[in-house]
Amino acid sequence: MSKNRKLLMGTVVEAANKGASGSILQKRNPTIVFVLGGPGSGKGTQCANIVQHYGYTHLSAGDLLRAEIKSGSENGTMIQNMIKEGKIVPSEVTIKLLQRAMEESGKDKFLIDGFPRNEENRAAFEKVTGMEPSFVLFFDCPEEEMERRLLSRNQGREDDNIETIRKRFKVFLESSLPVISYYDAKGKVRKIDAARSVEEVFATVKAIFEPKNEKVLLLYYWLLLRCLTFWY
Ligand SMILES: Nc1ncnc2c1ncn2[C@@H]1O[C@H](COP(=O)(O)OP(=O)(O)O)[C@@H](O)[C@H]1O
Ligand SMILES: Nc1ccn([C@@H]2O[C@H](COP(=O)(O)OP(=O)(O)O)[C@@H](O)[C@H]2O)c(=O)n1
Ligand SMILES: [Mg+2]
Repeated sequence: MSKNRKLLMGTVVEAANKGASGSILQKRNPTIVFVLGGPGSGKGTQCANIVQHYGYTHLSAGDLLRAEIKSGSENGTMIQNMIKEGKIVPSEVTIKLLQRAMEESGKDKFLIDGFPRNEENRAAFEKVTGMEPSFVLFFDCPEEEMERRLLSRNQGREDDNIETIRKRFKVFLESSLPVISYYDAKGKVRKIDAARSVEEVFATVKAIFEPKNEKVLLLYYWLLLRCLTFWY
């Protein structure tokens, strides 16, 4: 058994022994939306818009990992090296950060951005927390466009250089796309053409978050029609 696998199993057993460390969260029965897409597809940008309009709490796995490096944690160097290489950090590290952030927020509607990035992330999250996403937003964008955006992101990120970007694209194709296919087979993926302006992309996102409004409007018209046919 690999070291990562052992760590992961340890977390699962630990969680089960404690009666699942995610139990406080489970009691709150939170709504979870996974936000996926290649590097530079616009996940963070659109999450910020969703937070403003729909009151979700945004948790970016990448931001949590970068904060962990800055905090001087014992895992800091390992995380920094993985990010520089565009590799995916072992699930137990990322899941602990996500769980802690969800619990500390006291909120119950989460956008989980950049997670799960591989099958290990996905399976471990479901096992450890016992939670599944309501749906998955998938920002679909061609590599050339994502590359352009990443090279002009200017956030001083160590992984926004052409060498690491190429590695991240490979990891996305080989490890992250299968996760999207997994949720697609369950009918949970909402695929969005992300190669348009921020405003155009958000218009599509809005339609996904507001389908109830359309249903209410249809019900309203139906009731109006019934009243009219009754009166005349
Ligand atoms: N629809 C868009 N069109 C052009 N640039 C965008 C668009 N969405 C995001 N960007 C820019 O591209 C870069 C990457 O966006 P970001 O939201 O950080 O993507 P991700 O979180 O998927 O890596 C940022 O500089 C952002 O301002
Ligand atoms: N679930 C995750 C998310 C990010 N990461 C690491 O963090 C890096 C940056 O992730 P990010 O989500 O901030 O990157 P973007 O897709 O937003 O550009 C990834 O390339 C991985 O090295 C990870 O290991 N596991
Ligand atoms: Mg991001």
